[in-house]
Amino acid sequence: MSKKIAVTTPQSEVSPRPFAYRNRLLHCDEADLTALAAEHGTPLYVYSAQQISHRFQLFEAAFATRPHTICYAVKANSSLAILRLLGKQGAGFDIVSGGELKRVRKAHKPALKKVVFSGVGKQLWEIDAALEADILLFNVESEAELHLLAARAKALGKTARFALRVNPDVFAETHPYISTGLSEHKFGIGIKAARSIYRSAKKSKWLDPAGVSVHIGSQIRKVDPFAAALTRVTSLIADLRHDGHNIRYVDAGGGLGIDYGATAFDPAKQVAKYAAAITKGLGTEPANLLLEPGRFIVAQAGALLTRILYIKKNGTKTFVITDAGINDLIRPALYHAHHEIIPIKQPAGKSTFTADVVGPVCESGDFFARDRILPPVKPNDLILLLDAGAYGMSQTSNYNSRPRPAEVLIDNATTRLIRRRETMRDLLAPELL
Ligand SMILES: Cc1ncc(COP(=O)(O)O)c(C=O)c1O
Ligand SMILES: N[C@@H](CCCC[NH3+])C(=O)O
Repeated sequence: MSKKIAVTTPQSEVSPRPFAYRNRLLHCDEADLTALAAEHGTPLYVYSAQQISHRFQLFEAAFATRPHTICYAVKANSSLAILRLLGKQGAGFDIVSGGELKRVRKAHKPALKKVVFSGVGKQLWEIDAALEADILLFNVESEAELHLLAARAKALGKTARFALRVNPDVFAETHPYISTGLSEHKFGIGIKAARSIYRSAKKSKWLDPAGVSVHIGSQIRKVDPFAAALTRVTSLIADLRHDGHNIRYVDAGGGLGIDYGATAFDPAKQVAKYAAAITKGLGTEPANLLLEPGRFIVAQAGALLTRILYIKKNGTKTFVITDAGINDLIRPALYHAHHEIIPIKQPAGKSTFTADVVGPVCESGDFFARDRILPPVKPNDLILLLDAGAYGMSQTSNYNSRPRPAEVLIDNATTRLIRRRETMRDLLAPELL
């Protein structure tokens, strides 16, 4: 399906993105993207620190009236510099591995006490590391995991604060690969089974049943499913308190979606609607609220800058071949995700052509856009794939022995390389002949 692209400017009146033309050249805040490409090469991930902070502060403001901690979902973008930026503003973190715990420790150690640990397959060493770090909360996803957590807490002489991640069986309209709140999904524990598991956990002095958590999926635009899921969680919390558990935390997960299109999108209104839905779901049951947004904080603050290598025709189709590929940004291939594509030089006229924008990787699935209407572009031109700040760099790979891109963070007039481009030496280093 072809989609119109924003050929004049990606900025609407309420701009959700930090990218705009100045003197016909695309900038990220103050930084000229042509100059960045010349200095750092392409493909290059570019992020605006201001936009990331702004999104985080929108969340803070929307929940200001109740006790809460925003635990940014590290998986969305796990760059150390971005974690540090958020940590310094008071963010906690939602992690899903020992590796992500290590990143938080390195980026902003004081945030360890605001870490929640999710994931269906926590390993013994990861549980141990999190216990040693004295994280805020384990979001436990199975009875077997709870037994292991109790055993490790006992072995290390620690008390493990935990929440069961319950599966509320709520449908959230999103891509099936990123929907998690139905009983057919691997995530969480059926909400009906939860009460008896809390009861048996109470017998262990190494376990502290401190909360209940839920996460129904990602890129969810309608907020009603969040309210529905939390209503079920709130009723469980009432039951658990009745059973004598000291439940202090309710973790509402992440999942708030953004608009990947060219239309105006007001993040402040979106987060306000989301906060209203969460508040409705929580009712009058008091608890410290934990939130795990990822995409909403970083997606639109970032973009992938890439250079056109070739333009070719096969039959009736035209292909724009870029130096970025599926290994640099997998979202279009994996979820048929739409990313706006804009040229770095603002087009003078209104002429367009239709093409597939594809990468150099040896897969037919290596595409960024199909039958996209584009302004005139030619080989060696730079183009920008918008809204790539979340699940972009964090889902890269070395497929086809391609080094990962570099990343730069722009903070007003300052541009900082926050990850150098990988080299072939980096790629070959772990291999043994
Ligand atoms: C447990 C958990 N928390 C938070 C998130 C972050 O989701 P999002 O980036 O959609 O806010 C995810 C990803 O879906 C997740 O699995
Ligand atoms: N990787 C997905 C989001 C998955 C969220 C993981 N819990 C995306 O790019 O949209």
